Parts: sequence; C-alpha cells; structure tokens
Amino acid sequence: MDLNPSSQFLILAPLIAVFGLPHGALDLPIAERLWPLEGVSGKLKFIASYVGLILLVIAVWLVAPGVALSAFLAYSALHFSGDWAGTAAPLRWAGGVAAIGAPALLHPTEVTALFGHLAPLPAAAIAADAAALAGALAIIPLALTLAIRRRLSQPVIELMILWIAAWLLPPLLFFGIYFCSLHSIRHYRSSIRRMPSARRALFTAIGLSSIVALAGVSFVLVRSVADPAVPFELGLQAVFIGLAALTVPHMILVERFDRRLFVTRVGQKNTGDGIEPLPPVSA
Ligand SMILES: CC1=C(/C=C/C(C)=C/C=C/C(C)=C/C=C/C=C(C)/C=C/C=C(C)/C=C/C2=C(C)CCCC2(C)C)C(C)(C)CCC1
Ligand SMILES: [Fe+2]
Repeated sequence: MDLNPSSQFLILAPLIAVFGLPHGALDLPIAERLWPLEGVSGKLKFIASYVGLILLVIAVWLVAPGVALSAFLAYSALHFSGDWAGTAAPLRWAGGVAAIGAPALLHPTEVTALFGHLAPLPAAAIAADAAALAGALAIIPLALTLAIRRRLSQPVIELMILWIAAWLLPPLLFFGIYFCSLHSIRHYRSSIRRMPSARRALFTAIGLSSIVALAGVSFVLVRSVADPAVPFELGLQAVFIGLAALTVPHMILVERFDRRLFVTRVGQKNTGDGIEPLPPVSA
C-alpha cells in the first residue's frame, strides 16, 4: 500500500486516541484493585507517582534521545510479548519482537526516517538496524514451531498475520492496526473482566484518555505556533514520546496485575502447571 507518512499519521493519531489510550487509562481502576487507594488523597498519591514517572521518561528523552529510543523499542517488545502470555516463551518473544522488528525489517528506509524524527539520525539508524536484526531473529522460533508441530495453533496464526500485515502495510498503519486491535482490545477485555464495576472502569478510562489526548493535541498546537513548518514531526513526537512515557508506569502496573491475579493477557489463570480460565469477578 502506498501512503505517505503524513497521511498514515492522520489515520494513526485518531486510532490511538480512540482505541489505544483507553486500554492504558484502565491503569487507575487496576491500581484500585491492587492497592486500597483510600479516598481522594490515596488516588492523588497514585496519580502523582504515575505522572512523575511519565515526566521522568520525557526528561530522559530530552537529555539522551538516542538511548531513550533504543530503550523504548526494547521495553515495547517486552510489553507486547504479553499479548501471547499463555504461549511458550520462544513464541511469546517472537510476537513481542515482531511487533517492532517486522516493519523495521521489511521497510527499513521508512522506519529509519521515522526514527529520525524521534532521535538524531546516527542513533536512529542504529536503533532501526537493531530492530530489523531482532525482527529477522524473531522469525526463527516461528519457523521452528511450524516445522516441529506441523499444525497451526492460534498464536502461530496470529504471528503469521502480523508478518503479512507488516509486509503489506506501511509501518505507521501496521503499528496502528496491531496496537489498536490485537494489543489494546486483548488487554482491555482481560482487564475489564477483573473489575468489580466494568461501567465505572469504562467511564474512568474514557475520561483519562480524553485528558491525555487533549494534552497531546495542545502540545502540538502550542509548539506549531513557534514553528509551523513541522506539524508532522511534532505530531509524531507527541504520539511516540508520549507513548514511551506512558508505557513505563503502564507496564509496571500490568505486570503486577497479571502476577497478582495470576492472569495472562489472554484472560486465563496460570496455575503453575497449566492454564485454566479464571471466573469473572462478581459485582
Ligand atoms: C491512568 C492514569 C493516566 C492515564 C494513563 C494512560 C491513558 C495510559 C496509556 C498508556 C498507553 C496507551 C500505553 C501505550 C503503549 C504503547 C507502546 C509501547 C508503543 C510502542 C510503539 C513503538 C515502539 C513503535 C515503533 C515504530 C515507530 C515509532 C515508527 C514505525 C515503525 C515502528 C512500529 C517500529 C493519567 C496520565 C491521565 C493520570 C494518571 C493515571
Ligand atoms: Fe499496553
């Protein structure tokens, strides 16, 4: 598909705002299930720590963008591997790495140029090469599983679709579709089932994601008054540096939530010697 990066971005940004942000905004209801965030002060303490971590990541990005970009790619792969949490480790890793590495391997020039908007070019090129190499290595567990098992399990089918999508779609569009369909919806469904009140969690998620989306739009509007020549670059930075910053507290919470409830992202209970479905929380 032939779509220039600015047009891809115009599709990606609203997709992320509507379908991507709410899965992270469930972090507040998740924290309320993990700890007794008593009263307004309990919630405010949690929000202050969450926002503090976000600001810390943005500060690191401003000081050392090359290091921050590489770290973002690495922890994103780790976070995305949770989408195949009930699966054997090699396939789980192959999935998390492919979400980043497949577009880097199949569209190297475009991905290097996009990374170049987020970090200085030499560091962006190194990050793009490393992501492409990781992508190539991620094919090995998939190919071995196919060769040994000789049957198409659900994770194998999902990974094959992921690779075909990465091949057919331009990188930003591929990422938007993976992130908003597989990652966000899977995480959203498995988390909301564990909430005492799904309706309340949904309203909280909508409210918090609107705040984050508004913050991103305001950043682009204010900055483009000073430099109207680069709205695409500012938009890309708002989305990806924003996601990089949100991911750190988001990952910490999701890990704790999954471990505390012994729940994998595919909505199953890990009993140590097998996987069994967990009953939904009663209201
Ligand atoms: C709770 C809370 C809140 C909210 C939150 C939220 C809303 C969250 C979200 C979260 C999220 C929402 C997350 C996400 C994540 C994401 C990620 C992790 C991504 C990654 C990506 C990447 C890494 C990419 C790459 C690339 C590029 C850049 C280009 C093209 C190619 C590729 C694809 C390779 C607030 C702050 C209000 C307050 C406090 C509390
Ligand atoms: Fe997530």
